[in-house]
Amino acid sequence: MKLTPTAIVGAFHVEVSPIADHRGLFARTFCAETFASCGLESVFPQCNLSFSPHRGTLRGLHFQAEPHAEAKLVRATRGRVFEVALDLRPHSPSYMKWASVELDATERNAFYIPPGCAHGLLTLEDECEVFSQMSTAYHPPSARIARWNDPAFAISWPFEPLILSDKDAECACYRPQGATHE
Ligand SMILES: Cc1cn([C@H]2C[C@H](O)[C@@H](COP(=O)(O)OP(=O)(O)O[C@H]3O[C@H](C)C(=O)[C@H](O)[C@H]3O)O2)c(=O)[nH]c1=O
Repeated sequence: MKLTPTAIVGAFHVEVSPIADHRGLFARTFCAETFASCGLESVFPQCNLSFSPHRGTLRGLHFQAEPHAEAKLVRATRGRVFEVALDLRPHSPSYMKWASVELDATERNAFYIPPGCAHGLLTLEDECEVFSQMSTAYHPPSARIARWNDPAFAISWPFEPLILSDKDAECACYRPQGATHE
């Protein structure tokens, strides 16, 4: 595996090192020791998948508030998706910045997103499936949404989403900590 830092502190592009032979290939996708030695969460008690039949489906940006903030290791198991991590940690050097990775099932790459960051995806083709390993169990009262087109973040999506949930479309824009409320 190869872990490459991104513009978000603590978020990494994870690439596999496939071992090919006459049968096909074998690749390690996760190693707790490697992750722990790099300061990444290494225990994932919950895994999820999402399937989106249509190109242009946007999911996110979602995160859980403390003390249920979760790290995610996300990969496309079918298709290609544009994945975004958004740093919402007020004390982080990359606070309110975003980073993207294109996850491709044929590349078998992944995106590690640390706790305190929101996560979203836009499918780049039909029939996309995304598999996520979560470091914290789902806790609905702690579920939060950051708006995909919030001008405060200015995320450069490859194109306008065609399909998204009402809750993702209608969520309020973010107010940075300490911001005055007009
Ligand atoms: C996350 C989660 C959700 N749910 C239920 C809640 C809803 O009734 C339904 C769909 O949830 P949601 O609309 O949050 O699913 P997506 O919009 O695909 O969001 C997912 O993908 C984006 C990119 C994310 O970052 C989250 O990891 C994840 O929420 O599954 C559960 O039952 N368990 C869970 O762990």
